[in-house]
Amino acid sequence: MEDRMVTGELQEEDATVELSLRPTMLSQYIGQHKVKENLRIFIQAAKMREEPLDHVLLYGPPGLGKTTLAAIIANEMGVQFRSTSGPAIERAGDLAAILSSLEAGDVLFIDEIHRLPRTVEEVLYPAMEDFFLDIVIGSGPSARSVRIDLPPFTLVGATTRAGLLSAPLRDRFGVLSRLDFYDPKDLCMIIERTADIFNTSITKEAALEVAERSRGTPRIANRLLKRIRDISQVKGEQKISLSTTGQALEMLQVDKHGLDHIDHKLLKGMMNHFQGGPVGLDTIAATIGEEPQTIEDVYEPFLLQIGFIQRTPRGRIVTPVAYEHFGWKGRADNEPR
Ligand SMILES: Nc1ncnc2c1ncn2[C@@H]1O[C@H](COP(=O)(O)OP(=O)(O)OP(=O)(O)O)[C@@H](O)[C@H]1O
Ligand SMILES: [Mg+2]
Repeated sequence: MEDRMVTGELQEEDATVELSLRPTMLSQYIGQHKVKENLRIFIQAAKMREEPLDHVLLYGPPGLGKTTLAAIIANEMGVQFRSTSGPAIERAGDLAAILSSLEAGDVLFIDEIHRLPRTVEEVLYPAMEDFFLDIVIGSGPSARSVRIDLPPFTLVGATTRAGLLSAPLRDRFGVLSRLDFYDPKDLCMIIERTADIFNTSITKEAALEVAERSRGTPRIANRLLKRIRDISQVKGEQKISLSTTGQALEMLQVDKHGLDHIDHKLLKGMMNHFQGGPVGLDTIAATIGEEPQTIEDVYEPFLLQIGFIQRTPRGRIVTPVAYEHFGWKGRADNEPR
């Protein structure tokens, strides 16, 4: 898959900047008001009882702040933050090693928790529920099971695919928090905060322009801002202006809705070859030369979210708003205006 300016997924260029951009306390975490409000209460209650926080599952599309929030939970609880990921834990023993090294109250963060191997997952159940491990040592007739007690801890799991989580695992989380796409107002605040950390400033109108093209995703907003700042700096601007922002976004080929050439290829493929559908996923994939899975997981969610594509029992269709966006009259005559 090629690099995209507008993917919510972590790209190589994001990794270094993101560390400096991560808010560390709940009060600095912008947006997601419901999630924050709930967590604030649960955290306060757990602290009053001097107990670890209930296990928390954070789910939602990439780049919305799950990892950031997990670290904030540990900070707010005043405990250590230990971080790993589903695919990194290959065997039950790996998990046992991590769990038995925890201190009372610690937060263990498991990213991409839907990718935990099933055998590992089963070890996690009693650990989450009653803070012990059941480990089988040896094999054959000499095999025996050993019980190891664990310090009480908080598991924070993150996933972009909550639907892939098994029911027994999901049921063991006391707090389920879904992160949603950010509205432009919240994204504006994130952009202004990031500009501040970059030691620069941006006009209100320019920040709003970036916000509207960031697909509701802080990671994309920050990535776009970084590029725009470079161009603004070269031009010798004191403050990032709306006109520079517009030019930069044009250069980066990010349109008014935050769509790029890949989105255009997908939508126009459906409009040109299938009168806007309904058309099946596999057929679309073959037409534009992409994997069906990639279309479904990466390209399509945002287009569904903004209502440019709809799923029907007979396949995907391109909606009138999308036709409007491209300045086409509509599906009927299928002609550019
Ligand atoms: N609420 C927020 N306020 C301020 N900045 C945020 C917020 N949420 C996310 N960010 C910024 O967006 C970046 C991406 O967030 P984060 O890495 O937490 O996303 P994620 O949901 O874990 O993504 P992934 O699914 O790829 O793991 C962070 O570096 C942070 O700077
Ligand atoms: Mg993450």
